[in-house]
Amino acid sequence: MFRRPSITFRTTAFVAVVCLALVALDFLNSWHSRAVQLKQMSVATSNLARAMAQQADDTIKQADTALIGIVERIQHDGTGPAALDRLHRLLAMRVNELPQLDALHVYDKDGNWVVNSREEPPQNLNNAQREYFAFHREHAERGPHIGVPVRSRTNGKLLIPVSRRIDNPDGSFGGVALATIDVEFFGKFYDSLDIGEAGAVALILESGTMMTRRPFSVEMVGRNMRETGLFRAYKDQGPVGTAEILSAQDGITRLNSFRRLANYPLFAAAALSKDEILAAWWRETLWHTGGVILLTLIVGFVGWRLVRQMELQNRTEAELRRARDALEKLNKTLNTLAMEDGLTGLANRRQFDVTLDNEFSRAMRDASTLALILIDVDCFKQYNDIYGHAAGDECLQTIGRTIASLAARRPGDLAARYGGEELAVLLPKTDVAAAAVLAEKIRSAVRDLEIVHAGMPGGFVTLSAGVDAFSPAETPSPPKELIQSADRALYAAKMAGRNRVCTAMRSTQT
Ligand SMILES: Nc1nc2c(ncn2[C@@H]2O[C@H](COP(=O)(O)OP(=O)(O)OP(=O)(O)O)[C@@H](O)[C@H]2O)c(=O)[nH]1
Repeated sequence: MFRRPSITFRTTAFVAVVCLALVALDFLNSWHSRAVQLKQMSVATSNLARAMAQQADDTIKQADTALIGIVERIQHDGTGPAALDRLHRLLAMRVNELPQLDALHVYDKDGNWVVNSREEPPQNLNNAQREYFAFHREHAERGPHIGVPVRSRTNGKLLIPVSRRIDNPDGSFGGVALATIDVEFFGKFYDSLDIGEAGAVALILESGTMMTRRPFSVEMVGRNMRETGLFRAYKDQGPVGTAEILSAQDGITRLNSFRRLANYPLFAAAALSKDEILAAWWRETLWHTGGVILLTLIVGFVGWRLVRQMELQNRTEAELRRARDALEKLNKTLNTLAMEDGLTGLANRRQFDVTLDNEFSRAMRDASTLALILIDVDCFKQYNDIYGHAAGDECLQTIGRTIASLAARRPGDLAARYGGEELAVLLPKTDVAAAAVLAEKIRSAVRDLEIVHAGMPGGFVTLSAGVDAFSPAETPSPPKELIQSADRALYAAKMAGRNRVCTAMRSTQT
């Protein structure tokens, strides 16, 4: 059967549930904030990558547009001295207009300088060995080519070459038009981006060559990135994507976003350090987790005190209950003691008096008869004298038990020790004749016990009894009248020779 758990158990469980709920809610809340923070940063890196891709696309597009004009002009005007002079001025003008450009160059089919944007070009310069030159010589496509970064032999700068092929009128290879973009131009833009202390950005050729990056390092420019997690993520996810990557170089985990340039085979990548992204979240989490732990401790402590208080109260209540039960028991005993005769176990005089009054009133109300038998042990003084007081007590106890077994059969009957060796039986709704019959039964039963009494003529203990009964409704008189008349009858029995029952009006002798 299901037993309802105790209040202390339920309170403890409630406090534990509240504490757990507090911690769980805080954990869920923190986890959610962390996810939101990472999502926001993912959007931020994605926007950075978009801005970088746009900037790189625009930068290269402007250089490429200049190249288209140069190629068109050479193919139209040729490379005569006058045409080259005009072209030189145009190149210088373009370089002035476009801050990303280091220079514009034109090379013939053998890689020799034809014209460039500089005022005083270096003589006998041949670029036939450069990667971009070899590319155009071997590929007939007329589109732009973004080459691997090179170091300028003129000014030592790191440059990104953007080039286009120049065709002869017959379609054969006629040379290369080249625009060189200063790597530093990208560096300035990248330095303006807010990527934290451990953030990183990079511009990478789709073939895997690093063009430039922040933090800048000369060794990294031109490096093959094909084996890096970033490049693999780009290859897996396509032109736009996001990936969390642990850097093999510095051991920092970064949230990377990458995006391909709209018009050229490069992609821009922006990355923020995960630790930096989550630094603010950690601070906030530590604060409110500390607060929640403190709150949980307070709730737990208050709950613990409450449970202890309840246990204490329960214990006190149990003790009080025990004390009350003991008191009630004691009270009952005292009541019994107060109403019972200690020697015979019959009702004592007090109870007899109270019962007599009650039964008297009842008999008056019911118009019924109330009978009384007064009993006295014959020559009891002598008995004591002969056998001692203790034997006298024992004799009284035996007589008491005998009377109790014969009288007090009906609920209203009461056998009592009236005083000394005198006993009484109160019998409601009983007339004198019935009472006399019972008295006689008692007398004869005691006689039949054959308690030896050397002082008696018969040799045994005997009783004398006086009986009377009357109806208070018919004969208005106080209860003591009944006692007195029964006593008179008892006296008559004694006078008549003892060991007999007398009624108030007449006496019977056995
Ligand atoms: N052992 C004992 N004796 C008691 C007790 N109460 C009364 N008695 C004795 O009972 C005796 C009563 O004696 P009496 O009143 O002279 O009457 P009796 O000797 O019985 O003579 P009759 O009544 O005339 O037959 C006294 O000696 C009391 O001491 C009791 O509780 N125990």
